[in-house]
Amino acid sequence: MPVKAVLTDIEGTTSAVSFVFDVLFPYAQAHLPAFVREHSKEPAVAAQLDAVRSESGESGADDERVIGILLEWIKADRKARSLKALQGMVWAEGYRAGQLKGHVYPDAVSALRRWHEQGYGLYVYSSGSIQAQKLIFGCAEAGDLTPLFSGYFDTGSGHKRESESYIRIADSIGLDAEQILFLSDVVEELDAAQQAGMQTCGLVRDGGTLGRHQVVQSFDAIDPASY
Ligand SMILES: CSCCC(=O)C(=O)COP(=O)(O)O
Ligand SMILES: [Mg+2]
Repeated sequence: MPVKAVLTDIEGTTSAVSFVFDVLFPYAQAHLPAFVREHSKEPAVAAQLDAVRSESGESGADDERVIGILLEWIKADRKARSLKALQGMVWAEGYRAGQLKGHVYPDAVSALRRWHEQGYGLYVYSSGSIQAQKLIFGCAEAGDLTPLFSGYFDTGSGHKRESESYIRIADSIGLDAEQILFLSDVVEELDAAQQAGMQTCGLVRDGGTLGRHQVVQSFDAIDPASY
């Protein structure tokens, strides 16, 4: 069955790891404490703070302790859904203020535009919250890329290293897994997607290999029609 859709990771795939680690995470580290203090009573924020209390096992933690836990989690690159939701809210303020611009590699921008024109469905799967995904593509250096995408998936669909997540995503897209090409820079994610039946292509921007998956250094070398 031919490929009809492309599902892509963000960090290390469409976008530089350094943008996430050197720009987004430090921004969250700097602005999250004030954001929590200012908005902790708002239901959407309060729900995430409670989720942090529950996930950390510190049910009695006051807001200042929750801030401390969140800062530790940012340093450890913990993929907790509550942290990712709060980071998305903090980054939204940075994008709105023009302090952040989403990095998307030029070759990824061109390929996504070309594939969209060719009729492929384009989807994102990232540990970053769906809000954060829409921001990185919506406020990209190359302009608003969100019209190219038909859907976004975060860890609400399951962890990226578990094959069940990819089965759920294929169901939600409405295609057989084998009709979907998954792009990532992480071998465990490619393994999980392949186990679910998806086609895979690994991005190795600096060269190298990713297990036994086909790898490319740039989106220029990917042709979904060749799968
Ligand atoms: C959606 S941009 C923020 C990136 C982020 O928070 C993250 O955890 C990246 O995870 P990915 O699954 O895209 O490697
Ligand atoms: Mg990645």
